[in-house]
Amino acid sequence: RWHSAGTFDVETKTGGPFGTIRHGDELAHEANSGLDIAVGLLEPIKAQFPILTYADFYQLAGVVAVEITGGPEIPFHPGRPVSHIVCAVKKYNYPLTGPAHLRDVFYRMGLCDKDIVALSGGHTLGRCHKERSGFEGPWTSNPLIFDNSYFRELLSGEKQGLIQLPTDKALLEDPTFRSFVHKYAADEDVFFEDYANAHLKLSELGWP
Ligand code: HEM
Repeated sequence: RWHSAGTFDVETKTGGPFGTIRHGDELAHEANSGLDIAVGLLEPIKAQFPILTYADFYQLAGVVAVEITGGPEIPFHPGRPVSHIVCAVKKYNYPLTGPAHLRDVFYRMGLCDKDIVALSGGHTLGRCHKERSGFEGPWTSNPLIFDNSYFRELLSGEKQGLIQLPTDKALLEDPTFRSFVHKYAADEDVFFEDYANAHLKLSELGWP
């Protein structure tokens, strides 16, 4: 997930993905429900690599997750400063809804329409859990494989057993967003390239 990076504010240059997720307040935020499981699973691996800071380690985990599930290679640069300031979680204003709200949140982070659609394709992995978000089910029928099936499913309409969140559907409501959805559904290489660029940007927000 992207919530720590999502605290970055392009105007004030505050926030960013600096390893703060393991702190109680941020972990306890309802938007991060369930992430305590991931933080716990990563702890013994972190212990083997004391040279890495938490800030770098969590980003590396994201890069590795995308790669081992079949997605693109994403460049990784270590050296993030670790922040102990759990700042802007409150800014999330969940749940996100239509195209305007999506732009609101992602433009604030300095990202663009292409980034919004490409990053939404991250929902090719994983699923929703009723007890965490209130939603239930995966976006695709192969939720452990990183491919462009998220976009193909989005275009083929709602299906029994698969989920589409309001923000996923919002990508079809806006003509600019929708053109990227079509492009990514038709060409996985283009999706991988744009996803890797957008993920790299997201993972280095607020880091000069
Ligand atoms: C566009 C705004 C976004 C919204 C509103 C959103 C919302 C959600 C929700 C409600 C869940 C389900 C949580 C649960 O019930 O366990 C979820 C899961 C997930 N999100 Fe997003 N998300 C957004 C963007 C992203 C981005 C940018 C990425 C990464 C590039 C991402 C990656 C994931 C992944 C991998 C999961 C699955 C987690 C699991 O399997 O436990 N999401 N998201």
